[in-house]
Amino acid sequence: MGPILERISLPEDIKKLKPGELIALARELREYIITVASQNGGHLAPSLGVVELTLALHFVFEAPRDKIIWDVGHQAYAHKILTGRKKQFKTLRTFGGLSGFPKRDESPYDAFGVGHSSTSISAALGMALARDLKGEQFEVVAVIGDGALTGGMAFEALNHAGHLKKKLIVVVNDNEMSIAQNVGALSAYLSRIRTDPKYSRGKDELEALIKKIPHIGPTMVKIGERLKDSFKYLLVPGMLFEELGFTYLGPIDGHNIKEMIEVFSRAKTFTEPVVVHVITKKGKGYHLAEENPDGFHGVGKFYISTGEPVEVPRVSFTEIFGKALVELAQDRPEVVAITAAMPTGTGLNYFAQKYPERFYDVGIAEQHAVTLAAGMACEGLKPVVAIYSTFLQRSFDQIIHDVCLQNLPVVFAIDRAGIVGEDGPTHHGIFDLSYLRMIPNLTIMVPRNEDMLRKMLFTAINHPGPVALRYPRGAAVGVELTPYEQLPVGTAEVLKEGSDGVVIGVGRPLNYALKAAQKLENEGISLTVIDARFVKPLDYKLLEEIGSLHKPIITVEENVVAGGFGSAVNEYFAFKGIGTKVVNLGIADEFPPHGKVEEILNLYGLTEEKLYLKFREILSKL
Ligand SMILES: Cc1ncc(C[n+]2csc(CCOP(=O)(O)OP(=O)(O)O)c2C)c(N)n1
Ligand SMILES: CC(=O)[C@@H](O)[C@H](O)COP(=O)(O)O
Ligand SMILES: [Mg+2]
Repeated sequence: MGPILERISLPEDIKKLKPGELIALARELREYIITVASQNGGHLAPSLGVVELTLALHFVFEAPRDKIIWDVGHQAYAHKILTGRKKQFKTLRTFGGLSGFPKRDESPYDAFGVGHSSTSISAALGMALARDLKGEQFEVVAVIGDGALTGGMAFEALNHAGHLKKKLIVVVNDNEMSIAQNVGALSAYLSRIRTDPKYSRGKDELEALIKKIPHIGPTMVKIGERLKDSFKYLLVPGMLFEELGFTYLGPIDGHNIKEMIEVFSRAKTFTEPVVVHVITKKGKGYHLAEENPDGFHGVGKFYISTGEPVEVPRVSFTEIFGKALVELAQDRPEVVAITAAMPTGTGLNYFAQKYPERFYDVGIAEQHAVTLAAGMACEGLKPVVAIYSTFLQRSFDQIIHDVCLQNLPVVFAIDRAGIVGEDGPTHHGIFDLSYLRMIPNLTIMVPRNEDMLRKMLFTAINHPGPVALRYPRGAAVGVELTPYEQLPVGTAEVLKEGSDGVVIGVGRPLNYALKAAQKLENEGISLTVIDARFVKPLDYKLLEEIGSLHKPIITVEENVVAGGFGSAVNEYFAFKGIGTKVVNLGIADEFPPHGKVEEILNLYGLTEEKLYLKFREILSKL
């Protein structure tokens, strides 16, 4: 840790530093962030890009009295280090250690818990309204990236804030990147402001230029006014924000601490909403990340000298999905693919490469993605919407109202379903079986391995109505891939026969359950193990068969028990008056912490060892 950083614990410590020391501190912060991220993994490029911005914010504002809300919050590593967590930062994203995102219960300096994009301006406006209602005095600053600004919620908040004219500062961190290259008209607008030399002049100079436009007589004055406005619109940067009721300051260099301190100090003097447009470089200060900000957006452990991962990643469910979709779309021109700003994360990068004209990246706009798909399906296309389970929560109503109510043939490819690991409670995909199962017309499949994933994708693409398949983050199981196959909807598969009880489940934990059952077989306890494969519709015939055995039935899933697969089984038995004993195993009614996937699965009894002990306990009680 560098000599200046050694002396720093809290924001007040940086307020005493001279400009040169601040620049040196930025360098030391980068070294520390790179070191820890190389050992723990994390969001390296986003955090490297805002080191100077963070220093300027904490130099000018008085956190925690002033509220700084980080949008997504993946870029808040310097913020955490400078707000009393310098030593703890080494525990970043480890079980029991610091979260990778700001969390209210982790620090008073974390004004708002984040992880999902585009929430910062709404939360900031809420805090500003509370402040004014209570007659208190403090600044509220939302720091939102150009990617997060493509999220509709951000515009809902800008619209409201600009109307209310409350004192509020929105810092737009513009680095031209979402995870991948940023997309959309707004991104193009910001880059015009960023790159066009005429915008480098001060607004007053531009105003003077506009005022020089000669008046051309009273009847033409109106046109002159409109001409002036359109020139102003054209020439003055940030007019979009000014039209929304914000004063626009910028664009300014997001790596120039001195300039940002001046502009933030000026922004503090405004009594109405202000946007400060800051230009940064994602990955700044680590050349491999600067050259490849997408690749270094989120990293596992890596070698600093080469940027190479320490653990070579095995084939993932995502990769299997992405490559299968390319194969299946070969002879199906109606198949199109949609991502909400996560082409690589969802594996749609393969599809985008092969069929660019049938690939759509809508920005961080999951609601729009789903209803866009609905519109496409109305016109005979077969849209595959690939969205992480946790982010699909954003489009719950669109799934119900725009897709399933109209029974439209949309395929939901739900990645990161189940425990995701180090991203923690904001990112675990543990609710989708519950929030989807209640929706009429929707078919839900859960593959236990990558071979079944391919068969389910094939089945989904040929399915006449709305259909979802959900699969976990990370390495696939490692089974052989066999030919595509149309699965009869609502049919389960018996993996192992036994006479003492039945384990029936879905997804990744079934692999551990099968191994646990095989271990118990050697101890004289013989369990049937069934892969339900479908959460909706269930294999009702098979359920009635196992229900009539009057043997213990254990359900297993990587979803909250509440409303999940096990609940569906319970409901069916209750509906049919089958009184057999059912034990539901899954995620308890809580938000699982961050940590390694195995650590969290172990916490909820979903590892092979824990399932073995649980099965033995249940069977021995009989
Ligand atoms: C609702 C939602 N969708 C998707 C994501 C995944 N995600 C995390 S960061 C990010 C890109 C953010 O871009 P930007 O706001 O510009 O921040 P930068 O990484 O460039 O600093 C995305 C899409 C998310 N966190 N939340
Ligand atoms: C911050 C954010 O929401 C994304 O970067 C997310 O962390 C990506 O998750 P994966 O690493 O599973 O793609
Ligand atoms: Mg960005």
